[in-house]
Amino acid sequence: MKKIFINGKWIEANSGETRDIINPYNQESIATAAEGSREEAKFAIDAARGAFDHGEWPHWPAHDRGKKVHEIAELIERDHEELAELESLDTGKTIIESREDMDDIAGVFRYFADIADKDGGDIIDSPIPDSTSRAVHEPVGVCGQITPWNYPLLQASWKLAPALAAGNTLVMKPSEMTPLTSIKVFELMEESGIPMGVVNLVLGPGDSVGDELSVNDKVDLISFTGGIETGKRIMQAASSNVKNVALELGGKNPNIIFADADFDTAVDQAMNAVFFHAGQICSAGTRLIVEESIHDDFVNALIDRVKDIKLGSGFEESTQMGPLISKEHLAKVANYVENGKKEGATVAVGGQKPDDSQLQDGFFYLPTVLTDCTTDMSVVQDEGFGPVITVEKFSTEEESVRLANDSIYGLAGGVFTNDIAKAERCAAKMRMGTVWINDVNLYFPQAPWGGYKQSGIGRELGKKGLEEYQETKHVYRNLRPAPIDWF
Ligand SMILES: NC(=O)c1ccc[n+]([C@@H]2O[C@H](COP(=O)([O-])OP(=O)(O)OC[C@H]3O[C@@H](n4cnc5c(N)ncnc54)[C@H](O)[C@@H]3O)[C@@H](O)[C@H]2O)c1
Ligand SMILES: C[N+](C)(C)CC=O
Repeated sequence: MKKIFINGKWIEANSGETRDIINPYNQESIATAAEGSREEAKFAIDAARGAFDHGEWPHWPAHDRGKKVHEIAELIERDHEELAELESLDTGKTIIESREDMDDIAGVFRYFADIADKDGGDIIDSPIPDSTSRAVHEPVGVCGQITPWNYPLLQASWKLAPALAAGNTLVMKPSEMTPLTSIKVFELMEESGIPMGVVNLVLGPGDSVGDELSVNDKVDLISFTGGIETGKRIMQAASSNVKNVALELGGKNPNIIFADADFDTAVDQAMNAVFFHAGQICSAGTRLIVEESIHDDFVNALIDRVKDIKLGSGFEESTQMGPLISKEHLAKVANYVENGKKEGATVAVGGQKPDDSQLQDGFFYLPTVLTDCTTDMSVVQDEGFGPVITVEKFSTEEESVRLANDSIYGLAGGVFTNDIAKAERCAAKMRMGTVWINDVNLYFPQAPWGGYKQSGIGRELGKKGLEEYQETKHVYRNLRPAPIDWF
């Protein structure tokens, strides 16, 4: 039984409730996890509050906190293969992708460990004679952290590492569907000897455990990664005590392909953009915007290659794309495509579940290309979060950017061209947190990540990712105190 971690102890849910964790490749149960509730969430928040208000952790020198975060990275590196296997079992993603995720995760812990003590604040040139003035960083306090199922441990690492480096205490709630790697990393943090109550893990549903983290007055910051509707609910709940709110939400990410782009590279990257992890990526390039003069050739080349994508178990070397996460999500993706068809989109390839008898136990959907798409269609505007790409046409540079920006989202986008001035002009006008030029889906710890518009609030990774977990305090000192005789 996988348990909940509160104040240094592993416990079951008081209600005795449990949840089966399902492998999306074959629907087999891979673990049983304690199903926490508001009760465990409150208990964990109290533990984190106590560790922040009365514990030593927030007062450790930043250098020592950095060393502890490095130790956690070392343990993750030691158990890299076990973590990668757990992630693939839980999510269905290929083991190669999971191994890359684990490299990235260790790198994130190392990055925040390294920068923990690199910014001691600012000396301010005070305008008042005989005074000093400085701005210092302090931890925000108790952090609630809620993560999604698509990159379970990667998204957790973007929250855990900076929160710890900055001296906060925390309660994390992973997705109820994919908690296994988060549980393992909490075991590793325990092994690292992190003080009791600093890190707490509550398993369970969003509308009870997640809501408690968002609404509870003892929490100072809620950091959420997930869907836009949940993000809106969390923002409302967080208003109860005017918490700090950090939201990493969805995306409907355009990829602009100009006729002068390297054709084969652009076709290849258009596929990587959307079919990696079966399109279950916030920044998946699900919206292809292709210059009219190459549109037909581009679509034909794409279809030829998409037909050959190999679906299967993430543990088989030949597999290129795994299943979707759940039966409900499969139905949602199928329904999204059906809506597109009703609106006039043409299924150029895919558009259904695979016939292959080997794949019938898993939640598979064929890689799908929808052509004849226009900006007003729901398939072009909504985040499908599956292996489905829509194709639109443009004829001028100005039109390409206008189409790309015609969205409530603003997470990421790509532009493919060999004219670098044109690429930079487009990048400057694209209203997104990340723009890739001649590439897709790249992220690394040094660069900030987050969304414009309804894709979120705040930034993870980079220096900004640490600042999200810091308060700034101005300390002013009068060097010649004396009565001012005002009253
Ligand atoms: N911007 C990013 O960096 C980023 C990264 C990964 C995923 N995402 C987004 O995540 C979404 C997919 O993840 P998902 O389906 O797990 O999202 P989701 O919003 O359904 O769930 C995310 C988490 O929120 C919890 N939750 C659900 N209801 C809640 C509530 N009322 N209060 C508090 N917590 C609640 C869930 O239990 C889960 O842990 C996509 O929209 C994707 O784009 C964004
Ligand atoms: C942020 N990223 C790209 C790692 C995963 C999004 O779902």
